[in-house]
Amino acid sequence: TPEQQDYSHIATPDLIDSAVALRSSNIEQLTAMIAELESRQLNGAEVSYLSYLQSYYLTLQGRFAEAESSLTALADETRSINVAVLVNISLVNVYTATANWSKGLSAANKLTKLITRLPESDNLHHYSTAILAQFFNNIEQYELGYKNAQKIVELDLKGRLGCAAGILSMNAANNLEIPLNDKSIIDTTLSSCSGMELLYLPSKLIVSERYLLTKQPQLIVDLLEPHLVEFEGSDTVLNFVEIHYLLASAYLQLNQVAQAEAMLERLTTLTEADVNLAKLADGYLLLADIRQNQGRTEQALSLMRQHLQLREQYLNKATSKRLAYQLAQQQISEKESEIQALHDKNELLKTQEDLLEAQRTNDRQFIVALCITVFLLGMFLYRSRSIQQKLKQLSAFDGLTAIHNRSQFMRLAERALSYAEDNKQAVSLVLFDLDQFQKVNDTYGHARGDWVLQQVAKACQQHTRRNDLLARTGGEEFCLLLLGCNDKRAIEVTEKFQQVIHTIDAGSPGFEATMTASFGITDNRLSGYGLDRLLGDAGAAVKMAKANGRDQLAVFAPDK
Ligand SMILES: Nc1nc2c(ncn2[C@@H]2O[C@H](COP(=O)(O)OP(=O)(O)OP(=O)(O)O)[C@@H](O)[C@H]2O)c(=O)[nH]1
Repeated sequence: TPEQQDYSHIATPDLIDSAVALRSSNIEQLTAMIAELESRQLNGAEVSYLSYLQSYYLTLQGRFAEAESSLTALADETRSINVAVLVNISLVNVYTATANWSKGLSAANKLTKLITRLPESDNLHHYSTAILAQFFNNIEQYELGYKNAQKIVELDLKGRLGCAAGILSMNAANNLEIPLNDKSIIDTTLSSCSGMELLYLPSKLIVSERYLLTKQPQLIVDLLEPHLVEFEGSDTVLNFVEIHYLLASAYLQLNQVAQAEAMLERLTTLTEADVNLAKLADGYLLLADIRQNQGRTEQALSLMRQHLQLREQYLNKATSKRLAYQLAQQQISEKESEIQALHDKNELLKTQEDLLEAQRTNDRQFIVALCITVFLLGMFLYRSRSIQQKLKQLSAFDGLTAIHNRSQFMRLAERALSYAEDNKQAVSLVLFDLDQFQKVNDTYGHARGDWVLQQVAKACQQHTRRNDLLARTGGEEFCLLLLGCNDKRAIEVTEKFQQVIHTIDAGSPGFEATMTASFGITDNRLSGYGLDRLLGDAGAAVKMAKANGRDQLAVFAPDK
């Protein structure tokens, strides 16, 4: 008894493995193992396995509603892929047992997805595939049944799975009337199923169906007749419909009507069937046909009526399966179109994102371009301003001496004179011209002449004030406008100029050539505030100084 079995020495993982392995074959041991596991301290994954075994146990007891709720809860919470697969296998079986096809399909779909996460070589992977093949065959979706079954057939497995693969594949192929390499697949299936207590007869039944399809009735009789004895006096209905229907059909093909009649009479003791309702209905039809031929019309009619009833039952069941399948397909295709819609939306979002990104890149590029433009513009403005300043400087200053040139002097002097006139300020103007300058050029060269001009400007500038305006107004002619000064200071400054010019030696080393200049002076009292007049009068005074022997100053004398 289970109570006497002692599992206390077995490690929990091993105990779980054994329980899972024997779950369908030994219910007493399973009960004891579950009891042992319930008494132990388990980790998260082990708790998952125990819940699965408890749920499985409920299915064995036919407590499908309880099993379903604990299995669905476990499906949601387990983190073990193996437990999730086992749970969905059980759910597929629970929904098959309760003919809940749409839920069965959704569990089958989950299982299909889950097994892709199992290694291809995993036994659980193969077992799940067989469960799927069986489920799809069961709901008469034989293409899917065949596809799944073929996956395991191709693995060429030995044992239970190899046998199951052959049965499932041939079952689907028979219903699809797919041509098979009959000899090879029949031999393989029969040999892999021989010795399998529960599967040997089903394998023979499925092979017999193949023989019926290929019209080889004697082979059916040879294969199945020895098994008839198992059904004598037995109340089991498992395989009962199939064996009697197949033998009856074979006998009819062999023209052995009496044997066929015997088979069909036994078959029609059944008025319902869980699995093979279609074959049971067809059995009634075959017998009705025989009775009709025997002239037992009333019996034939009654059998026909029963046939139609069973046929209707079968069609109802088949229709509910087909409807469930269509519904599930529709839900899948809805989900797929939802996924497609999401995908499309994603693409759209991605495109928008790309556009935005492009926009952002453009913006960034634009900003960079703008920055560069601003920078270049700044550079340009800065440069052009400095060029302008340089140009202005060029136009304002004498290139050789770096003091104001004539045009700048005229502009500034006009403004200053007008200011002075307005404010009744005194102004004086000194014009001076270097003496015998041509001789410097001629004797010491033009470059020496330039140097002399630069020295004169430099020396004179050192003796001017901030408000004085010194300029080179001609080749060797300079001009000084003194603001707020009377002629007394003008004479003082002129004498200072005379002195510093004397210190400039135009000659080359060893040849002394002291520079001199002739100065003409005037002021606002003599010449007014008009620039032209001031310049003219000062010029006249210069001429006077030159005429008087040079190297001297002359104050403008209006009378002369
Ligand atoms: N080296 C040099 N010579 C210049 C420059 N501008 C004018 N001259 C020269 O200055 C000389 C002026 O000569 P003139 O007008 O005859 O006068 P001067 O020789 O000074 O004689 P007086 O004025 O009568 O004393 C000319 O030979 C011009 O070539 C200049 O920028 N550099």
